[in-house]
Amino acid sequence: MVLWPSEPEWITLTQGRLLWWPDAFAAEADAWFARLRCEIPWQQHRLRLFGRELDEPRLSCWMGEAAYRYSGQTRAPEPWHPLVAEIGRRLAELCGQPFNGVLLNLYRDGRDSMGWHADDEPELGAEPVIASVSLGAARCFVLRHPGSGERRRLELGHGSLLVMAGEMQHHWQHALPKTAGIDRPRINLTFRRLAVG
Ligand SMILES: O=C(O)CCC(=O)C(=O)O
Ligand SMILES: [Fe+2]
Repeated sequence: MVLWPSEPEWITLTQGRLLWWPDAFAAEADAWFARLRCEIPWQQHRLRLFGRELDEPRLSCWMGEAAYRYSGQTRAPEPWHPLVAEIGRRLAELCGQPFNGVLLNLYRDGRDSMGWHADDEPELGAEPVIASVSLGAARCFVLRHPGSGERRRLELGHGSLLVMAGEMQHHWQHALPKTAGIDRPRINLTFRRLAVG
C-alpha cells in the first residue's frame, strides 16, 4: 500500500525540463493496462537499418487526428480509442495544453526496446510538450545530453507520468534499453501535439 503518494516534481536539466510523477495514475493503472492490452490494434512496423529491413523491437499504434511522419515514414492515425482519448484529456488539463496524437508502444518483454532518438520532428514545434504514461512492467528510461555528456536514468513504473518539456528534444536524446530478466509486458503512451495543415 502506498501511504504517501508521491507529488509531481519538476526536474530542471541543462536545456530542458521534466515533470516526474511516479504515482500519477496508480489508482487507474491496472484497469487501463488490461483494456489497452486487448483493445488497441497493435501493429508490427518495420525499420530500415543500414539498408536492411527489420521488425521494430516492439508493437505500436499511432492514434489521433494527424498523420505522423518520422524516420522517413508516414503513418495514418487510428481513430481515438475512448479510453486513450480520456487519458489525453486528463493530461491536457495537467499540462495546460491539448494533445492531438499519441504513439502507443507495447514492449512485449525485456527484449523489446526503443533506441536513442529525440522527438524533434518539425511538426512538434520548438518546445514540444510530450506526456508519457507507463503501464505494466517497470522499465528503465535513459536520457543523454550529447553537448555536455550529462545522463539521467528514471525507472518508469506502472501508472507513472513523465512529461518532457522546454527545448529538450533539440538537445537531449532518450531511449528504452533492452533489459534482461523482464518477462512481463509494458505499455507506454506518449501524447504529442502536432501542427496540422
Ligand atoms: O517507452 C518509452 O518510455 C519511450 C517511448 C518514446 O520515447 C517514444 O514513443 O517516442
Ligand atoms: Fe521518444
